[in-house]
Amino acid sequence: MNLHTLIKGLDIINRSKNEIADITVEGITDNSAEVKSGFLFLAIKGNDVDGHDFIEEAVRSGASVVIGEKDYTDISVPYIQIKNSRKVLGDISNIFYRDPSSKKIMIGITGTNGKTTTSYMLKYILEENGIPCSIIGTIENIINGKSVSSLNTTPNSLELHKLISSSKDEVIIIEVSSHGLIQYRLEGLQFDYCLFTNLDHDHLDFHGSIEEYFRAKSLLFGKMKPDGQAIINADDYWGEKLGELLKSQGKDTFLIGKSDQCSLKISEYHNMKFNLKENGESFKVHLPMPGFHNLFNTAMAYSTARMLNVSREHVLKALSKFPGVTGRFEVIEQINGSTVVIDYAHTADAIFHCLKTARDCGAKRIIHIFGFRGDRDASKREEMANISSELSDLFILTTDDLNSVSYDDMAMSLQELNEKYNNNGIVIPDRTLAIKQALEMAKKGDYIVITGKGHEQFQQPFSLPTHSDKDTISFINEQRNQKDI
Ligand SMILES: CC(=O)N[C@H]1[C@@H](OP(=O)(O)OP(=O)(O)OC[C@H]2O[C@@H](n3ccc(=O)[nH]c3=O)[C@H](O)[C@@H]2O)O[C@H](CO)[C@@H](O)[C@@H]1O[C@H](C)C(=O)N[C@@H](C)C(=O)N[C@H](CCC(=O)O)C(=O)O
Ligand SMILES: Nc1ncnc2c1ncn2[C@@H]1O[C@H](COP(=O)(O)OP(=O)(O)OP(=O)(O)O)[C@@H](O)[C@H]1O
Repeated sequence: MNLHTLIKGLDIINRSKNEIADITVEGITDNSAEVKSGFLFLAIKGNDVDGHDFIEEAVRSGASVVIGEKDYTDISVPYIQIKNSRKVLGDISNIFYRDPSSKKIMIGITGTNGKTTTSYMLKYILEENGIPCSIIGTIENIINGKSVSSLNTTPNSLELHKLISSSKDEVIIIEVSSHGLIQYRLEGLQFDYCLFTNLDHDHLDFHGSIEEYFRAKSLLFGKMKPDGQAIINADDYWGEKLGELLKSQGKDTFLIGKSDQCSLKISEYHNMKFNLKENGESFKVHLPMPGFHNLFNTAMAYSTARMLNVSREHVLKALSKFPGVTGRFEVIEQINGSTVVIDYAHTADAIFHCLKTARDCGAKRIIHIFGFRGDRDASKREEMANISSELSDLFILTTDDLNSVSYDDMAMSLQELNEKYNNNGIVIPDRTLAIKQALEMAKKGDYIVITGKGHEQFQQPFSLPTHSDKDTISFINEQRNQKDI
């Protein structure tokens, strides 16, 4: 694509005198390692390193033009200085990939918890009804039926544009993180449906306050197409606020919740069944996954599918067959009659729902294994431990992803936290040994609930030669079987 076309709408601060008229841009990247001949390299000042330090490398690799924020003169190819590289990456990706979101039914789902679950439910309903869907989210990106595991919940704007333009699917479902919104990863995209699940204490190390976290999440709703539709969980405190805000801005806002003001009203939750009231008509829905929280995820997926013209009967039929989501209240029955649950809960609210669900499922005793991520919001740890100590019979504190924190430092933090609870819990820093201990303790009717990692692989090795919570359960069970033989 011609460089002029690409930079036409940009707010340019400065450009080097080199002639740019005839430059054809063969590709775009913000990663010097991916530059090929004729590429445009966009320098981003990142959290870890500064892309401007890689400009020379990019030029050596064949970049024919460079865009960046810094005043940079010592360069042999044209250099264009702009104000905000992350935003410009979205703007030019959108032009380069010819506005791909305008050609798709775009669904963005944001909120602290429930994005992945709602995405998979919705994808399942739509595909059961002949509407192919792409998913871009925490577990994986699925495009044209092919899955590739993902690094981020929301990839950067270049990757997003690439994925959408390569998709032949009619609908694109994107899990939208607050980091993604703040870092302009959604720049250039427009959405037909924007969903808000809930807001809970998380990522406050990054956002500073819950109000700022909310402000970040609400940025998604500024990206709706002119006839776009907001779908909001109004039972959530912040959801209610968002609903009011959007209505005051004249945006088409569909509320879900227990109050009479909601367009889809939820009531009478009992024994895996609940009531929905839509357009004055009430009907029963069988919950496709256990837990009160999944009622909201189900209602969100239900209403979005209905807006895409799938009949009620067909939505309910698909929901009744929904196979669940990896690492979200994933149940593994044990031979001795105890039950293991693997769940991705890593906020206090998610832990509350997960432990409450285990109890509702009939758990006699709950042994809860969990930890905390290194380098991530430490201010939520006490809240998580509070909930666990209230709702479980025994909690075992263990290691989650360490990131840059050392194993010993994390073990010490776990110990300190446990002391606050009069050493009522147990600290077993080795995650695999924590799971082994719980399996040995559990009797018929007990639930072992392991939260935090869900579908993910371990970031660091532990004593047992396993790579995930699920893998660890299988390994221990196999070892036990061999002993029995
Ligand atoms: C702290 C953070 O948010 N970092 C994200 C950010 O990285 P960054 O742009 O600051 O990257 P950087 O490594 O400093 O590099 C700066 C620039 O130099 C370039 N570079 C770098 C090295 C080199 O050799 N050459 C080169 O050109 C890089 O390509 C980049 O353009 O932008 C990248 C692209 O979008 C993200 O992959 C990366 O996510 C990291 C891996 C991460 O862990 N992020 C977490 C906090 C996150 O974003 N989480 C949310 C979900 C949260 C939740 O709800 O649970 C998510 O959406 O995943
Ligand atoms: N609507 C909800 N309200 C509260 N907790 C929920 C809800 N839905 C799911 N959870 C809990 O949060 C965990 C993560 O769910 P899910 O993966 O669907 O959320 P997510 O928003 O995609 O999370 P992440 O941003 O961390 O990827 C679940 O395993 C469950 O414990």
